[in-house]
Amino acid sequence: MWLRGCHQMFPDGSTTTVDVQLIQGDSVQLKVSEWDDLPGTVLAERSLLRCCCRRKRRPEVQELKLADLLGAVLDRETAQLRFVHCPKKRKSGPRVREDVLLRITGGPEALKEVEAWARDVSGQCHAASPTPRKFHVFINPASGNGQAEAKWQVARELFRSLPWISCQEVLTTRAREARDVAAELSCNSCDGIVVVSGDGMVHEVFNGLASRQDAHDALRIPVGHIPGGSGNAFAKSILHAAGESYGVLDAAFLIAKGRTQPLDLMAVSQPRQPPRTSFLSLSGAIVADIDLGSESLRFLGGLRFPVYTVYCLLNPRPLCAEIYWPATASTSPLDLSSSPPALDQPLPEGPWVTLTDNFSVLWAINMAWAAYDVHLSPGHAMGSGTWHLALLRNAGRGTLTKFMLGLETGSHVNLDQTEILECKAFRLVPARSASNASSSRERFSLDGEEVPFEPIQLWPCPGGQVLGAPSGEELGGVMASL
Ligand SMILES: Nc1ncnc2c1ncn2[C@@H]1O[C@H](COP(=O)(O)OP(=O)(O)OP(=O)(O)O)[C@@H](O)[C@H]1O
Repeated sequence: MWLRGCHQMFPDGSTTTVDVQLIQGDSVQLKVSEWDDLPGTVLAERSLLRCCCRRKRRPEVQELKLADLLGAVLDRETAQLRFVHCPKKRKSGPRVREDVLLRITGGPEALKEVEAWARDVSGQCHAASPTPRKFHVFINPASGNGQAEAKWQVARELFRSLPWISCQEVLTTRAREARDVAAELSCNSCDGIVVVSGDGMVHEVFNGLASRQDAHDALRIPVGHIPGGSGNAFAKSILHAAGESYGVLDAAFLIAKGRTQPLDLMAVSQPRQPPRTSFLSLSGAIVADIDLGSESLRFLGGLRFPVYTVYCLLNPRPLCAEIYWPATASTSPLDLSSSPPALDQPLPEGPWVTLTDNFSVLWAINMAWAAYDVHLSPGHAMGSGTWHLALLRNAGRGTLTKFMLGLETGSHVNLDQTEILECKAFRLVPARSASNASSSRERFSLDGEEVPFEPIQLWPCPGGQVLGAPSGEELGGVMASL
């Protein structure tokens, strides 16, 4: 179907008259009207929208791929049709907002025709026609270097252009507020939760959902992350797996695309502590030291980590501990879907693998990135059913330094001393050091939050959902590259 009477509007105020055509299931074409000598437009196979402009200074063919479009939205009052368009300028570069605006002439009949056409295009930008989606958004003004509100404006502007998305915003005023709200949310009135903060608030949201009587249903609400904190491992892991850059618009774009993926969660037990849920990581030794000890340098933003890392490398304190995890023998009678065993009880019948040693690094992780610049477990997909244990035992300062320096690129996995083990559950029993001097640095960091330096057990529990996922095609690419 051709749409006639469309005028493409440019930022300088000029317009070009174009005809627009949706070629079903494949592409949309914008063609300059009265272009008599055009011998027919040849569309590349993956081209979804082509725009041919007569003006020399405009590109003659402009291609808007479906993968870069979030929809075509008609404003009946102004008779404007907006293509919400966020292309990448370079293949692996960040997305930029470059909407294409058409002014439609003609009466109500023409607008009706355009509206149906736009709905068709929007449907093709997503897996199915977009249905109304209500997001609950938590913005933490105290996270990272205090820029979360400004970052949210970028995402909000994008979501506002898509009439099927509505947002209820909560600017948090205290710690644990997101947890408390998530524990009370009506599951029926919320299609997704968006966190504009760091991983600490994502942890709070999953804990709020998991604490409910109807946790099984509540955890079906997908959770998305716009990086507003300092570490932002969750956002980075989602974006990297989807082939997106690490950025605010990129994260908002992926959320608006509306795809979801499963996430493994762990029930966490410790003596005399209320149950918790972990979505990201557990660390001890130098890593917990850096994560928690660097809190006092929060005013440095992301820089607090490298600065404190240097201090910890000069004064390393290994963790002496025992770790138990189920062997992957297929004959194992162990049923991990049953409730976790009490910590003061022996482990259920195994077989279990046991490791006792001095760990210079002990880091359990549920996804590929442990922070936006820490590629701890390259290729580790969310929802794979396993956590990875990254270990470095009895390492000298040299090896430890190489390990820490390799984390950004993931090259630490190439060190002979690095061990990356897969496990579906584990119990960790730390030994306290006799010296008082080290006790202040005997810490565990669970999803970036301090928990007592006591035995701790992580056991699979009903999983969560992530708002934002690779498209089927990109998922295939990721799987192929593993
Ligand atoms: N208005 C507020 N004032 C003070 N603290 C808040 C407020 N709102 C939320 N918080 C708390 O701020 C803490 C830090 O947030 P969060 O962990 O998300 O950011 P971050 O520490 O900067 O990032 P990351 O965890 O990725 O390093 C959370 O524990 C949260 O409960």
